[in-house]
Amino acid sequence: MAQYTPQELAARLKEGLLSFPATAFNADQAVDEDGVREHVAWQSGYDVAGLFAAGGTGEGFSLTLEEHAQVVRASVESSRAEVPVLGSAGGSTRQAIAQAQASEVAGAEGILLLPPYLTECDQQGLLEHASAIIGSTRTAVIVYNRANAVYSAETVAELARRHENFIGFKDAIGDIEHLAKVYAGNGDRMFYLGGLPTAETYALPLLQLGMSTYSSAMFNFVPEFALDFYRDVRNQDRDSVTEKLNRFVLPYLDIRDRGKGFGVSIVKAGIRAVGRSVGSVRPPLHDLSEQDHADLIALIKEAGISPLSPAMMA
Ligand SMILES: O=C([O-])C(=O)C[C@H](O)[C@@H](O)C(=O)[O-]
Repeated sequence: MAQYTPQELAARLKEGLLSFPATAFNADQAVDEDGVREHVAWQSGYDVAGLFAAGGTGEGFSLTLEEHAQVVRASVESSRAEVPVLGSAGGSTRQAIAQAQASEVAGAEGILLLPPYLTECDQQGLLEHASAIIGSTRTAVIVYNRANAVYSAETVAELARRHENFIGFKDAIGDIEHLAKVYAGNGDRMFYLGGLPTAETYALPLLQLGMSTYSSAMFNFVPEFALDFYRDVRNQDRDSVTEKLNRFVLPYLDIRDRGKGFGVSIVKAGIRAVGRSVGSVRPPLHDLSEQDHADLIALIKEAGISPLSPAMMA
């Protein structure tokens, strides 16, 4: 059962770094539940504000309904008690309701609402879709502004008026005018998080647009670096942010951009690079080439950010 009210959860999530654990798969690409538990336990040992199971980096889009519930439950059960776990919901309205409710039953503190699948939609349809899902759970819901789910400031306001458990807006579009309107129209009624691929890249400028936090995919394999980066952003320490962008984040983007979908594949490669493993990605993604992987290992070493301290590897 959820430990936080939606409002308590929002207050916690907005003031710390967030991350999306990769989902562990076996060699035959079945969900590796022990691997999921081990990875989440390790990740939640750090000072992270919340973890989102079966999200984008967690390849939620490749999981069956049963696997989704299994991953969310295993994540909830293996996270350190202080670190809340949220699930995800996506696809058709009915599928998303099933996933939201399965996440609630599994003990998740809320969900990230992923875009519906394939079709285009306008604000009227999107409002009713999101409203039905938010209304189907007592736990907190954060909408993901991405792909075919672009929520206008008015739609966000209407969802907030209808549902107390609607607490957050995550953006992966990066349209500054749109973000200014959403923030200006909704202010502190909710919190805002950055979710563009490799969110560190945009974190400092987006802070000025009301995004007090972001979801760090690289936290999966260089958690200490990701936390230091977040601290620099919140301190508005431009010099330190720029130094870290140059030392690791920007060269990392060069490797990430060598393949479509590498935003996820490179995270699993990074986890391998620091001596841990959650297996390979599932199709339609594919793993990095040997050369890409070697380049990533070299970059992590050069940047001096491998999380190798024995206490952290325990
Ligand atoms: O589920 C997702 O879309 C994400 O995992 C978002 C990523 O964490 C994104 O913010 C990133 O790559 O840093």
